[in-house]
Amino acid sequence: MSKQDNLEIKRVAGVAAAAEVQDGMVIGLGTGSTAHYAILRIGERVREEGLSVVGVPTSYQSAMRARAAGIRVVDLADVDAIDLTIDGADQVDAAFNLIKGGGAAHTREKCVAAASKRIITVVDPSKLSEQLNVPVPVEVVPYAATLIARQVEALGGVPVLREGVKKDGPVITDNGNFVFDCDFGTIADPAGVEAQLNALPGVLTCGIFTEFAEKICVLVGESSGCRTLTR
Ligand SMILES: O=C[C@H](O)[C@H](O)[C@H](O)COP(=O)(O)O
Repeated sequence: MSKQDNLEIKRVAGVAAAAEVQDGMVIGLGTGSTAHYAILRIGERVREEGLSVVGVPTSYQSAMRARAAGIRVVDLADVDAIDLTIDGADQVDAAFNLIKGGGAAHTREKCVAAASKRIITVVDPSKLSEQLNVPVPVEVVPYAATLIARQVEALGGVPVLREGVKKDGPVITDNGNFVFDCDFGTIADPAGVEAQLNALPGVLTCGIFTEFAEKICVLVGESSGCRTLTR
């Protein structure tokens, strides 16, 4: 599939998710190339339909894109709850466990997911997998990075420090930390690996999301339209 076709599929999913937004809602705004299309479409609806919503961004990227789209943005601290979050994923398994953090935004995304009543996960079909098997992003405090790399290896993972693009050295997250992409092969027990990683001193958050399956609906963009997966 060409890059252009893949972007079109992501657009289909993002636009379909934006159609679920209703007047008065507090909306969690995800990070990445698929959530981007939902943000653009919500902005259009604000301008064209006079839709009144506030957005809670999950990153500097989504905050900047939301403001540019004309969506009013507030902090997580300013809301009691989030009605609906629209966010992407790097992988979704059959039980709706997710791997997130390809854009290093998974810590804020997990906070926003935890505060959300409903989550729409927008993906292209390449993200669907029976079991999780792509490397797990783990955000770590720089002070503890070397120690954590050894501990990830002891858990059976292969950690690779994420390097910047157009920036020498490690990626620095929106929270000022490093990210290891940790390859565990096929993950038979996502909740167990998530708990083990999150328990390491100096780990802020790992990109395995297992606790939100009950409130997730997955929208899969396809060239023929959009497919909805529910559990
Ligand atoms: O950190 C980034 C996020 O978790 C993204 O939602 C995830 O990487 C998917 O991004 P995309 O829709 O660009 O594939």
